[in-house]
Amino acid sequence: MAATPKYLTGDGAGIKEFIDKFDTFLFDCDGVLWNGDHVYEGVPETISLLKSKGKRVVFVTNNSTKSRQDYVKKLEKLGIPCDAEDVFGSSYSAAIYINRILKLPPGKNKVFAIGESGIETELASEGIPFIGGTDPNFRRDITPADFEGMANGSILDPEVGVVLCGLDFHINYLKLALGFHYVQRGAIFLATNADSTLPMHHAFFLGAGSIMIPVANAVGEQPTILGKPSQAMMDAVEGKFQLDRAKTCMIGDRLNTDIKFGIEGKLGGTLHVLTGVNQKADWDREDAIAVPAYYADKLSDLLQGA
Ligand SMILES: O=C(O)[C@H](O)[C@H](O)COP(=O)(O)O
Ligand SMILES: [Mg+2]
Repeated sequence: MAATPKYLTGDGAGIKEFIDKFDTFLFDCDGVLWNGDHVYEGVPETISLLKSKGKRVVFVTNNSTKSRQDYVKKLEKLGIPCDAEDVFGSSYSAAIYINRILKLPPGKNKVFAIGESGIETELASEGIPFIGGTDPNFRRDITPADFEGMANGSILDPEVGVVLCGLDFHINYLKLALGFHYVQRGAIFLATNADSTLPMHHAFFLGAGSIMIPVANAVGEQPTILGKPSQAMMDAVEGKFQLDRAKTCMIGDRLNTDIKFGIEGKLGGTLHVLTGVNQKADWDREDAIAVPAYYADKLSDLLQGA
């Protein structure tokens, strides 16, 4: 049984001790910093407090819809200045994996992407050719010619060697059918992340993990996940930021991604904030998927450690 998480809210001394324990904080974004475009109160001040104490702050998000550059713009707009170098998203993680780990053979190195512009930008940043994504040719009803062309392979691009599925706000039968046919013909099945829901507008919506299910169900296999809690992502983050894992803390709102990511990555600590997907009852149970080392009502409670 994991140790009982330490509750930080209201305990100024405990918060100061918590902050002093680490030199790097990996921040999840959705549900920790903000809900959609609504930044939680006190978050910008909390990030600047940590930076004023010489702490390194890295944003590690499973949201595949935005590139690192998109995140810099969103963070700055919400009062959290940062560089693209400080952001590590699931689309970037997938692009690194495809380009530097998979090493696809020439002629089979194209990606069929189900997702938004973030996936396209990050694949392009690693020089990976792709089709799909936000291409309007795929945002339409399937036609009889499409069925015929998939069945006989005539409309399938022979260079596609990977199907990469992320969060796609324009999902449809045509894209799912193409993903299924590419995987059936041997393409490697990858997903940016498997989050079941996306916190937005103070409610929950379908997450990337709920978009890829039709393809996974049809092909009868689960994709390799490249976002949290994947340790391929942790290894890439460690390599890029030269982390001292013992002095690194993961701060997140979702147990099966953020907290699991930190625990399996053997980080020095994990902090669960209750503003996003999971609540205390989700880890205060025998069969909890992950139990954090610390928890707080909201991120800005760390301001008590100033
Ligand atoms: O469905 C998704 O892709 C996720 O809910 C989402 O975007 C998670 O982002 P994070 O909490 O990792 O910033
Ligand atoms: Mg989150």
